[in-house]
Amino acid sequence: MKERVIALGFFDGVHLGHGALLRRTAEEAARRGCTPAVFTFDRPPKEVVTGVPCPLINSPEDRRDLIRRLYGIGDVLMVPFDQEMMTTPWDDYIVRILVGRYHAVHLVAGHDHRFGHKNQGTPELLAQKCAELGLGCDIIPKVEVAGITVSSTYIRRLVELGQIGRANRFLGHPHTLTGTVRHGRGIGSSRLFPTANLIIPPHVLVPSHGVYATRATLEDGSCYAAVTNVGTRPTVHNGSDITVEACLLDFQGDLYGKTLRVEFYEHLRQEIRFDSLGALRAQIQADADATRAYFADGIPACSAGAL
Ligand SMILES: Cc1cc2nc3c(=O)[nH]c(=O)nc-3n(C[C@H](O)[C@H](O)[C@H](O)COP(=O)(O)O)c2cc1C
Ligand SMILES: Nc1ncnc2c1ncn2[C@@H]1O[C@H](COP(=O)(O)OP(=O)(O)OP(=O)(O)O)[C@@H](O)[C@H]1O
Repeated sequence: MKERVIALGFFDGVHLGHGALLRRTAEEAARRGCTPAVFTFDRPPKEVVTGVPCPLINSPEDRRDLIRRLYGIGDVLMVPFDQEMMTTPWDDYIVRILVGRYHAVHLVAGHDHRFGHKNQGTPELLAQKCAELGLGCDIIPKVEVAGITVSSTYIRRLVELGQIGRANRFLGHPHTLTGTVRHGRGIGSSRLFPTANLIIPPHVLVPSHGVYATRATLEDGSCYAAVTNVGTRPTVHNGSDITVEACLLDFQGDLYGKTLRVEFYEHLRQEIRFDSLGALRAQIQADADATRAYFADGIPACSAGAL
């Protein structure tokens, strides 16, 4: 039987507060010689309960991948948050699901973690129940940056505002968007610069419209500095559909149909409408130069391994 130390929560963004739980989980699992794990849901419980859509910082795939890459926890139990889960009483959730089904021997949660039907489970009840059942338990105190509690809600707002540098300080890593490269309309490659257009995963927040210094990682794990536009491309397009297009610097090759990870480092400027393609082209060249200057000391090392 695979015994687990399990961290509890949704973990959107995999921010520095989450990091405190995940580090503790990995440490306790190593001490006990069992598996570190995360128990989370495929969609945000708040959205299912209230019916109000909550676009997320990360797709489920990126959330899973960040937990593994940054904190070394590969066992991410991502279960459907359905009617049955929603109405499971808090103690049943611990006894029947976490212990019975997933063999928890130690649970790790944050200072404000709520769980179970009607959010009736609290950190205090969790600690009490664990003591009763002979399980280990850690309640992690809140993590703050510059006096502000780190939370997914706060970081979502920063991403929406395009305040990527600040969002990254709370995340502890660059904001990440991974998608598949689709065909654009070919204007870029024929008359401007070749760009990789990402299919934006459903339900994910894109940063506010503008141009960003980014790092692009290809399926084979190789990394490039890239200048990325998020927006509606008002110079060449009248519609409102949003694209995320990355122009990889010093890269030549075909990326169509491939997976591409784009990490956002800095907001460079707003997206605007130019009077001519020539003016847009000159500006994109300047954006590429600004991106090279941003990464003048070298692009941060890629984490080992393919996507
Ligand atoms: C770094 C960069 C900056 C861009 N900035 C703008 C902009 O400010 N205004 C705009 O209308 N389009 C902007 N674009 C989008 C171009 O219009 C777009 O790449 C071009 O229309 C190609 O589209 P296609 O791939 O659909 O052919 C930018 C693209 C890149 C890569
Ligand atoms: N700043 C923090 N310090 C310590 N623990 C945290 C912090 N933020 C979240 N946690 C804990 O991490 C786990 C996952 O958090 P979760 O994703 O549910 O919350 P969150 O980041 O506060 O999100 P939201 O803003 O959507 O409520 C929970 O156990 C939570 O209590």
